[in-house]
Amino acid sequence: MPSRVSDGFRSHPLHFNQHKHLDFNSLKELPESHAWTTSPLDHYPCTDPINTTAAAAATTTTESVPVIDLNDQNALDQVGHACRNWGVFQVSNHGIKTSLLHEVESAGKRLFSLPIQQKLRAARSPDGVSGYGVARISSFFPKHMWSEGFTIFGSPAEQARRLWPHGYSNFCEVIEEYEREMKQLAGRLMWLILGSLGIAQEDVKWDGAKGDFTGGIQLNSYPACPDPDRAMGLAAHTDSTLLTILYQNNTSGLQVLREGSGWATVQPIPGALVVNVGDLLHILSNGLYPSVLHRAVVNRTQHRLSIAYLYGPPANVPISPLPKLVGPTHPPLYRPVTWTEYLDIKAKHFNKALALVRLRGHFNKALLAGDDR
Ligand SMILES: C=C1C[C@]23C[C@H]1CC[C@H]2[C@@]12CCC[C@@](C)(C(=O)O1)[C@H]2[C@@H]3C(=O)O
Ligand SMILES: O=C(O)CCC(=O)C(=O)O
Ligand SMILES: [Fe+2]
Repeated sequence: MPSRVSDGFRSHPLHFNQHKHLDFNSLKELPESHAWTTSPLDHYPCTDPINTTAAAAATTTTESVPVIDLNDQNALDQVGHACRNWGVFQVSNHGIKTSLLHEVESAGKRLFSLPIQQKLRAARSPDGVSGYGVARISSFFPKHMWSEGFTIFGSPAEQARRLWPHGYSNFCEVIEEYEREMKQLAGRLMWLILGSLGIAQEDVKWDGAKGDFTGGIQLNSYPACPDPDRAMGLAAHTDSTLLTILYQNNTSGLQVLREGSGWATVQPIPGALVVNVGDLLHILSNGLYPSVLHRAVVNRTQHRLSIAYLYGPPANVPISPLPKLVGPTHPPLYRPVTWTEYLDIKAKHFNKALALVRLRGHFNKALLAGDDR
């Protein structure tokens, strides 16, 4: 399905200083290009009426994201509670072998420890989705993030061959197994989350679905940073997915915004996975389950690696609030939008994308007028 997801980017290629790829490990000081001065949030494009006000004012909180044992008989209720109040939770007993998690982690480490020139051979093209590069959202910020990424949609073979012309098969095998396992788990989690809203599989018709649900992998690497308080690993964003499953190695860095409280650090738990609601599930749930704003901060001593599985619907299926959640007192809040179309809107308007598919026309025009890129 790579062609489908990348369709969303073709009309809005990412032209970003590729020469700004740094050899992070050789730096003893934070370059000005990567210094987010006083607070990383000063550089947040402040035009989204929903997320930004809260984010800019946010401090930190010690509250912790719910941890749910998928074998617990109350898992369904706990998932509903976590999605409504947080938009994110951690899961244990999810059925993914620890050995596979470790294999993907070491495959990621192997990739990011290659010399920069070799990684750039697999650089993501401006209008493509797969490959090595900075986070797509980088172009919305005046400063660079302290991270590198590698995105894989579909077969990893083409990119892997560029990285390791003679030894790419092990990387491909591990990634492909991870894709298969994650796709299954993501489907299970999606029905669990929808189940917590009283939605059964027969309540959902994916009109005109040609393909299958799909997912991609985003490997994120955050090298140790000489000046972590002035740097930003990955700027605050919501995911343009149905849901995202994140594996983080034993180094903390992921923070989620809890409305009314502030940034909460998601403490790594060995073997657990972080599940967050994405923008498309937010739309399906008619806004009942918020797509959580999150970011990654960096630290002085440890290299951090995270692996996100980005799960989405078949590319051509219009996603709109589920009929069962809409009624006279609950009008639909969003217009139908396909994944491809939504990725395109996100690529152009970043944090205003969700507001732009919201049903209230005049409000959207005002938002567009204040576009900040
Ligand atoms: C299917 C997706 C979801 C994308 C775009 C496309 C491929 C890469 C994903 C990410 C991964 C890193 C954070 C993010 C914000 C980014 O910059 O690239 C994500 C973005 C989104 O969730 O919007
Ligand atoms: O590295 C992390 O913890 C967050 C990664 C993330 O948000 C993403 O890949 O979308
Ligand atoms: Fe994310």
